[in-house]
Parts: sequence; C-alpha cells; structure tokens
Amino acid sequence: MTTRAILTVNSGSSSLKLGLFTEELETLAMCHVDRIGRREAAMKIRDAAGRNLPMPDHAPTAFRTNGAALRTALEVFQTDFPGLEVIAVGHRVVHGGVNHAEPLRLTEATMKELARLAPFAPLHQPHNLAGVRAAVDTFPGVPNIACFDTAFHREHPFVNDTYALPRRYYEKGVRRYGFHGLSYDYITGELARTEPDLHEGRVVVAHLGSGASMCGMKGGHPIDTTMGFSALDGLPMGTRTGQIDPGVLLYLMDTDGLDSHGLSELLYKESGLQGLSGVSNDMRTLESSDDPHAQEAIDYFCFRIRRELGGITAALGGIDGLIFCGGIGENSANVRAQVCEGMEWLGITLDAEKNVTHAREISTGKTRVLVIPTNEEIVIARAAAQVLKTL
Ligand SMILES: Nc1ncnc2c1ncn2[C@@H]1O[C@H](COP(=O)(O)OP(=O)(O)O)[C@@H](O)[C@H]1O
Ligand SMILES: CC(=O)OP(=O)(O)O
Ligand SMILES: [Mg+2]
Repeated sequence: MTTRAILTVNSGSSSLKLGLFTEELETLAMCHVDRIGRREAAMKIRDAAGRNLPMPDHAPTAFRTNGAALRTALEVFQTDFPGLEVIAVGHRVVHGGVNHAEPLRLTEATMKELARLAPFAPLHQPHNLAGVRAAVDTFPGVPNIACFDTAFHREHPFVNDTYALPRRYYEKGVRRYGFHGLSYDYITGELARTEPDLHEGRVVVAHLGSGASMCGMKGGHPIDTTMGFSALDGLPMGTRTGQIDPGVLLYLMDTDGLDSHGLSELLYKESGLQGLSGVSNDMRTLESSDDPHAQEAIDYFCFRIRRELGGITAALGGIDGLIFCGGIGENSANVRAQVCEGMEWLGITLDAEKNVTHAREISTGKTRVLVIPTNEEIVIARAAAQVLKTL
C-alpha cells in the first residue's frame, strides 16, 4: 500500500516544523524540533491524534541541525507510513521580495532569485533554501513549492509599505514587507470559519514566538504590521533587537567600528531577550530564572507589545479582538497577563483563571481576547496542493 503525501517544511529562528498531509489535506503527522541548533534541542513527532510516535534510537545530535532533523523525521514517517510517497514538498520561505506574493513552484532560476534576498532575512532565508536543496536531493523530481511569509501583507496601504526615504529606494525594494504572513493567513481563516463577526471587525494578532510580530486587520485584510523591511523591526525577539533608533547604529559604526557584518551579528543574534537578560533567548528559561535581568527582559518584551497594541489599534480605528499565537502567545499565561494588564481602556479585561488554563477565550471585557494555536503547516500544504493541481 502506498500513502501519497504532501510534506511541509518550516524553519523558524529557533525551531523546525515538518508536516505530513494527505492529498485531501488531512494531517498524518507533525514533527517539531525545538531549540534547534542548541545542545538542548528536542524533537517530537506526533500522529494526527497528537500521540507521540516512537523515535529511532539515534544519538541526540540526530536533530540538532535542519538537515539531520529532516532525515530523522523522514525515517520515522517511513516507518509509520510504509510505502510513503511524497508527491510535493511545500516550504515556508520567509522572503518573497517585491515579485512574489503567490505560492511558487521552485526552479533553479527562482531559487537564485530568492537567494539574492538572503541579506534581507539572514536568520531564515538561507535555512529555508537549504531545506529546498535537501528536499531536491531526497525526493528527486518531486515539485518544491515556496509559500512566502511576506505575501499576506502585500495589500497593506502605501503608508505602511514605505519609509520616508527618497522615492528611488522604494522602487529598489526598500519597503515594509512584514513577515509571519502564513501564521496571519491561518488565524484570519480560522476567524472566518469560527468567529465570522469578529473576522469582519478590527483584530490585532500577536504572533509571539522566537521571532515575534503583530498585525492589525480589518475584515481579514492587513492594515499594519510591526515588522518591516527585515524581520528585525518591531517587537524585541529571542535574539533580535526589534525597533531601534537608527542613530544608535550610526553611533556604533563610528565608536565601535562595527561594519555591516558586526551590526548584523549584534542586531540578529546577540540582542533581544538574550542580550537584555544575559540569561537566555528562550521565554521558558527566563520565566523560571530568578536573575532580575531575566524579569527585566520579559518586562521590556511586554512593554513593547503594549505600545504596539496601542499603535495598531489607532491604525485600525479601534479594536474588537486580540489574538495570541506562537510559542509564547499560546503557552505563556504570564506574558498574556502582563500584556493585558491595565488595558481596560481598550475594552480588554482578562479572566485570570481562563488565562492560566490556556482557554480559547480568555477575556471578560467587550474586546474579545482569544488564544488560537497557529498552524503555518496547513497553510503551506493547502498552497502546495493548489499549485500541484496546476502542474
Ligand atoms: N510553555 C511555555 N511557556 C512559555 N514560553 C514558551 C512555552 N513553550 C514555548 N515557549 C516559548 O516559545 C518560543 C518559541 O516559539 P516558536 O513559535 O516555536 O518559535 P519560532 O519562532 O522558532 O517558530 C520560545 O521563546 C519558547 O520559550
Ligand atoms: C520571520 C520570523 O521571525 O520567523 P520566526 O518567528 O519563525 O523566527
Ligand atoms: Mg515561527
């Protein structure tokens, strides 16, 4: 018996998520590698019912890198689904640039074009494309389909698409692209399906993971988002600064002699929760630490979310719903409570008990606050299935 399946590959800044779906888009299995690239990396593979599948007896290094994790997960998938035939691989590709808003079948030429966008998203784009290369080698002849994190935002208004630089830079592609679009796409789809009234209203989605951003939507259409040209802007993240006065960069270039490489290392890899706390980039570790700098880093994270919440609400002309998703948004009752504290002026009041138990709806005020686990994998699988039909 063969099982024809669509495989999805999603490399985040701290995680790798793989999904296996039937052609009818039913979930077969999900693989999640947490803290990828670190000693504490952990891999879980679950079947459609959420049961853990037995792991092979490998050394723990078998999933510390994206390539090794992909091979290990495939071994498990092949054991559990004998005769597995992967008919398409869908990839989350973080940056589609100006030209790509629609899912795309990858070719050598499009891969080259996307590789040129790597400096715009150095934590992601190279890993995303390495995932495509690994899939090309593993599944010769099978179509690889890219789905772009930037795509969801392409229709946001010009004032949120540009910087106040001379016009020629906009024409050259210096724009506010925005990211986490697959996650926003999923959340807006879920709202349309389960909360049609809220979907029609003014909604702020806080995607809080290792990378973090927020998006304001009206009737499901993007209006504003906190990330911009790169995945550095907006909220502080695991190792990224978030919004920073460009004057600081000019100062560091002059005083510390930092060039673009040095700045890139500082801004992408040494800052954010990691830089501020000196303890960890991981919210779980910070929450269980008694180092006062760990709490200060959490305070800064929540403060910036609150500020952006006010700003995006202004851009939307009010707020009907706030949605939390992503590793932190879905799992940290502390962060949700700290973000929502004193937000009654926005109609936001949390039900403390529902918040602690991670209920779907955690508010009592007129602005509804929901926790909706995101699922970028199914968005990628749907797009891959759509593209497959056209081939
Ligand atoms: N139970 C938890 N409590 C608090 N934070 C959590 C919990 N589970 C996961 N997280 C945090 O979620 C973040 C990773 O989110 P995720 O969305 O998986 O990351 P990525 O951006 O790599 O996709 C980490 O900071 C991690 O500590
Ligand atoms: C764009 C981005 O920051 O992605 P992630 O949250 O997966 O790191
Ligand atoms: Mg992510």
